[in-house]
Amino acid sequence: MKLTATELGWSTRRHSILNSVSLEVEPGKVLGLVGPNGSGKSTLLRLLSGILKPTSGHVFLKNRPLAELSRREVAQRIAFVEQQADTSERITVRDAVELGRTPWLSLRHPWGDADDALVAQALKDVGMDHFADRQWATLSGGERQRTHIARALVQKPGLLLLDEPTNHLDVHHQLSILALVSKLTVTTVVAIHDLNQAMDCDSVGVLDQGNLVAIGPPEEVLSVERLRDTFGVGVTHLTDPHDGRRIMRFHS
Ligand SMILES: Nc1ncnc2c1ncn2[C@@H]1O[C@H](COP(=O)(O)OP(=O)(O)OP(=O)(O)O)[C@@H](O)[C@H]1O
Repeated sequence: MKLTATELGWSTRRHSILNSVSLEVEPGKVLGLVGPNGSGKSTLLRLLSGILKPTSGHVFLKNRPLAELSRREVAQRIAFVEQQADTSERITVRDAVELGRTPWLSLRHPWGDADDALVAQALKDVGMDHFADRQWATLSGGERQRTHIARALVQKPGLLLLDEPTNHLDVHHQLSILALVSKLTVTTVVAIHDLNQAMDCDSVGVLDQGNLVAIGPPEEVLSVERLRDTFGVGVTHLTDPHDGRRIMRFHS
């Protein structure tokens, strides 16, 4: 599902938080959003999700204005895993993931075997199948994060929005979640702090004080100059002898 944002802005009464952001993500591609703390990544994701209404500009899904879609249509098309996402306490992991199917259920389309199969597959994909009957309240931060991602997967969205999906995860689960996301055929926008992880996205957008200062192929966008100007760090590019890929090492 193609995603387009045109001159998107959001302000509080006193401050402009996001200024005239325009971008396009082709169907099935992954856009990584990077930028210093407070640069506007979460705000942009919230605008793209429809949770936050823009003070200027528009979001289009498949060329249809997001503002014109019904709540149900938005819920069927967009899955959003927020940074501090929480779920009410007295439910199991499986219950939490099943909630992702809600936008697709109706009297004419009640819960069925296909829904069970989707839930089982998503639990397996995020490595939570052996925890399916555990109470939500007993989960660690990383386990909650993986459960939220499973819920987003069963939603079968056209657009997947992820706000720092790997921040609670150990290195094994970071790699498996990122590999899973890159295998999906869903259009994805992911806010990410690890710039080496951002190199694996199809394109990268850099936010700096609410402005989208660069967008394009990761190796072009994450240049020595950009890292200096936006993040205030120096970088040495190294080649991993294991697979020949470029990695960045940062210095102040
Ligand atoms: N409701 C609000 N009222 C006032 N200021 C806000 C509001 N929401 C966000 N901000 C401010 O807008 C700026 C951008 O916040 P945002 O959470 O989008 O940044 P971010 O790039 O996701 O940051 P981080 O990397 O720390 O998660 C911050 O300075 C934040 O304090």
